[in-house]
Amino acid sequence: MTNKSLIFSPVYQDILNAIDAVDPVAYGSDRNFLDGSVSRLSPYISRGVISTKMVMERIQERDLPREKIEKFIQELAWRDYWQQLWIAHGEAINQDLKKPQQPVNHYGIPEAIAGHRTSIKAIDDCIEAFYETGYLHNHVRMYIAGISCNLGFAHWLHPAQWMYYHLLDGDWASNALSWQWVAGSNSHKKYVANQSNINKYCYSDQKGTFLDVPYSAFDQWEIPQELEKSVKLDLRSPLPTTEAINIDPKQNTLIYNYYNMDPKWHEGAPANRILLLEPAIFEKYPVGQNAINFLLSLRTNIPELQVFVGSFADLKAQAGTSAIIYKEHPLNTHYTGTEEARDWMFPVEGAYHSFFAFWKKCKKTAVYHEA
Ligand SMILES: Cc1cc2nc3c(=O)[nH]c(=O)nc-3n(C[C@H](O)[C@H](O)[C@H](O)COP(=O)(O)OP(=O)(O)OC[C@H]3O[C@@H](n4cnc5c(N)ncnc54)[C@H](O)[C@@H]3O)c2cc1C
Repeated sequence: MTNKSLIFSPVYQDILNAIDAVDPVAYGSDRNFLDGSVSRLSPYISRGVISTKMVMERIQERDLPREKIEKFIQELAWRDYWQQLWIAHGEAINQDLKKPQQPVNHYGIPEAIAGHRTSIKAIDDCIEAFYETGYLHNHVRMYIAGISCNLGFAHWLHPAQWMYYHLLDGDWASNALSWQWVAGSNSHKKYVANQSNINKYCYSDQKGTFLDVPYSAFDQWEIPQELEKSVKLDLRSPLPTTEAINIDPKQNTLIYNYYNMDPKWHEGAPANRILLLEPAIFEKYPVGQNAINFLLSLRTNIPELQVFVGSFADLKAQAGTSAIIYKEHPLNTHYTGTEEARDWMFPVEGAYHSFFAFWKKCKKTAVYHEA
């Protein structure tokens, strides 16, 4: 059931085709199953190649009944919701946001998770495939986070960093805040699933595992032997070597980065186009080789994009009198120049206390009603 041959084409037309291939109606009922109608668009959205708004509008153009596509639109809105929280809270999302996670026994990751040896076959297979594809189904992300934090009593941060490192769609807001949501530091209730739930959604039929218990067993839980060992991983970003860049001071300098690889941004305008990879950012939020390779593959859509590995200050010094333009993002707050807005699905800003409070507000906007 796992798909090790999953690959993500960097070609823009293939990405548009992938949006058109989404079945948002089937998604409403089968998305939680491992083979459900999930879109696999997240690597492109996370890297800023396409926006949630663009996906929503393209899906809406099909004139399907609004209530039948609502689930898909709502899931897209989760990403905007988490991003708004990141903007509002900044680095505070790197700590327990609403209340302390409890109990916490260690600050590593269960070795069995990282080594795909939990003894839960469906999960182990998915983690093994994940190392190759850089993609995990949402339900499996939840299972992994629940096992790590709520049954292995790991603090959420290091396992979240591990997942972010290997994901092609790493988005620190969706990642950190979803881990916190599962671990109960950003939600009312911790998320746990037992073996029969995993069997149902992953089409396995395993019995006799440490998860083969009724839900009531989770109330008085002791760490099972399989999850006892914890490791701290040395996560380092294999950044490429920097290129000697050419900047024409008479033209603007457009900054692309890990969260902005948008080929339509100022498309066709004369400009210096620089993919800025700042070691300090990647030290704080490390990503692995697959994620870097995927990022670099997306250069194919942006002609004459030059790669600069260094700090923003160093780039600015090289840019001289060229005017710098960049897109707004919580990791760009130290940039200077002209900041341009990102695309959002709805004109709803700020830190709502729950997704559903945010979503209620989105549904009241003219954008939702005109669609
Ligand atoms: C522990 C955990 C960690 C996660 N880490 C990340 C991450 O680093 N990067 C990331 O992009 N998503 C993350 N997610 C959210 C979600 O799992 C992925 O966005 C989704 O699985 C991507 O696959 P897809 O494109 O096939 O999604 P689909 O189910 O097809 O959904 C369509 C789009 O809606 C958005 N979306 C759907 N579900 C969510 C959600 N729960 N939260 C936010 N946006 C959502 C995504 O943009 C996604 O591409 C995480 C979820 C969990 C539980």
